[in-house]
Amino acid sequence: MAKQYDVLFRLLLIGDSGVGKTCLLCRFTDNEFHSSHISTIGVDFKMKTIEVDGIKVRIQIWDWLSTAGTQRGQERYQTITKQYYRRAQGIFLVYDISSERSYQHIMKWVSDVDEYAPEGVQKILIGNKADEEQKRQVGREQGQQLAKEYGMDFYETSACTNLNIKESFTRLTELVLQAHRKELDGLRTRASNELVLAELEEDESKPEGPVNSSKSCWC
Ligand SMILES: Nc1nc2c(ncn2[C@@H]2O[C@H](COP(=O)(O)OP(=O)(O)OP(=O)(O)O)[C@@H](O)[C@H]2O)c(=O)[nH]1
Repeated sequence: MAKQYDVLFRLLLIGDSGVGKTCLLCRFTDNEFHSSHISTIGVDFKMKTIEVDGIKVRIQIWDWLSTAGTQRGQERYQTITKQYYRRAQGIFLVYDISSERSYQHIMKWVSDVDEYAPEGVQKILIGNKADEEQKRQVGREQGQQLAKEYGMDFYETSACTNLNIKESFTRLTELVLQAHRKELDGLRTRASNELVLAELEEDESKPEGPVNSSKSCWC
């Protein structure tokens, strides 16, 4: 039987509640968009396989639980956060271009990444809801400037109009592949094997905490 993928790894979506993380995920994996907002109370992930540079990459993309995001500093938050960030290879830091507050909070999310994510994790800054031009509070240059400060790539996206969704997911995938070039070179010489980065298992159980299965695709 043909190999289904060469590499398996984990990406995370983080950012304030309501910035559109679940919608970005649903748009990328299922090409769906829903206008209602039901907060993700638990943690959920979706899988998608894409091909980059001739490599079949199966990505497991995790959607952050917003309830924990309001409880920084609490023990429960730290426990859940640690489990969530554990073994991530790539992270999307998402704000909403119509919310200055969500943009300001990116620095808090970056400090969480610094504290909890594995060293060498790849990051991309996303300014979502780019279709909401008349409600814009954060200029594109502000996004570019912040990304530059943190040494990240930057995309303005819209889960609603499908702007830059494939591009941003593909770019983060490329960055992760580049960061694991050595292991990948090994993979090419062992053509029949697949590379499972950081011991990630496809059927891995989700972290502790309340899991809201109804939010798997309710953007
Ligand atoms: N106009 C517009 N609305 C969007 C876009 N992405 C998400 N939304 C809307 O923003 C609201 C919140 O989207 P979610 O994807 O649920 O946000 P979230 O970041 O997952 O929120 P939590 O689960 O609370 O963390 C919903 O009403 C979406 O329809 C976008 O690109 N454009």
